[in-house]
Amino acid sequence: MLGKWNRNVYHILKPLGRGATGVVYLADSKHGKVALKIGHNSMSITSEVNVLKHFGKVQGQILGPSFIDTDDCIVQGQKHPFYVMEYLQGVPVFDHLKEHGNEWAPVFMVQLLGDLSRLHRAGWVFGDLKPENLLITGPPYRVRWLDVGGTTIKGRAIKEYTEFYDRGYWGMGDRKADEQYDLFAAGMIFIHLIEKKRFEKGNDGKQTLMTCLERNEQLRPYRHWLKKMVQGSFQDAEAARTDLMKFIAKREDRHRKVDQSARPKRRKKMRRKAQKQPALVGIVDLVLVIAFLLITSVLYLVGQMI
Ligand SMILES: Nc1ncnc2c1ncn2[C@@H]1O[C@H](COP(=O)(O)OP(=O)(O)OP(=O)(O)O)[C@@H](O)[C@H]1O
Repeated sequence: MLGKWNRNVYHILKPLGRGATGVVYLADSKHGKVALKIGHNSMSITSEVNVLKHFGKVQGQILGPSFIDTDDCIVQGQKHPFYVMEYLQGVPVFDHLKEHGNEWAPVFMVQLLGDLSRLHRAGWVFGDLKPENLLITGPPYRVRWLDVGGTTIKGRAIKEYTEFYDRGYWGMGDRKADEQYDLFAAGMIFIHLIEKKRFEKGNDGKQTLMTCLERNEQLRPYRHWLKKMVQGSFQDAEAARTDLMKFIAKREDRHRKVDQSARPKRRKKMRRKAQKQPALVGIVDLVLVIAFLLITSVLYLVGQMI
């Protein structure tokens, strides 16, 4: 495939996925493997390109795939807009947790909150945050986000959302692009990662969520943090990140203490067991000796009687 204006050549290898605004392909290029999105209309492609270009400038941090090129191509006589971005080779977040365990959920959440904090400071809100838009690359494992189509300038109305992660749907706020909108979605992602399924809102969305946090044993330890996430109590993503990190550190510390206090106890117990054993052996021996003496004396008496 040849770009009409920039004359860059791309060899399409396979489709990676299909979104609302176009189809994403894996392609070979002079930059190596890239992801190439061919769109249906140039408006949406231009808007996604603008966001990607912006992401590239956010403190030089890796926020989403980096932008490479944008152009038009002619397919069967029809002009199609496309853009090229870094190919993120990774696995869906659920697959990672299935293989490596749920302990990774808070780790990825800390990473995600760091990225959100940088994005928010640059004046943007991600909007359509959901597990399908996250990919785990590595090792070293790192959460990366895809699909920047929903990214909105702060203060505007949210462009794209998915009900389960949408504050408005749960009746817990509006659809204005603010930091807490993304934090609500991040909290819901955490719940979904642990619960493993999306669930119905019921009559009272807030109550359903609170019940879920109390009921699920793996979520319960995080319930105070999660409540703050979904109720919009954190001032920003950095505050949410710091709070979660503190909680993880405390938990680790508690586990270490429990481990340490368990070890000497185990040793003491073993020692006690070791002390008990000779005594036990002694009793058994004594019983055996007495039984032996009894039997021999009975036999002796019987012998005398005969
Ligand atoms: N940079 C990339 N690297 C690797 N895979 C990608 C990349 N960008 C997109 N994909 C794959 O292509 C799929 C489609 O991506 P796209 O961003 O167009 O839409 P979506 O997130 O699926 O849907 P929608 O835009 O409708 O919300 C993704 O789910 C992902 O599997």
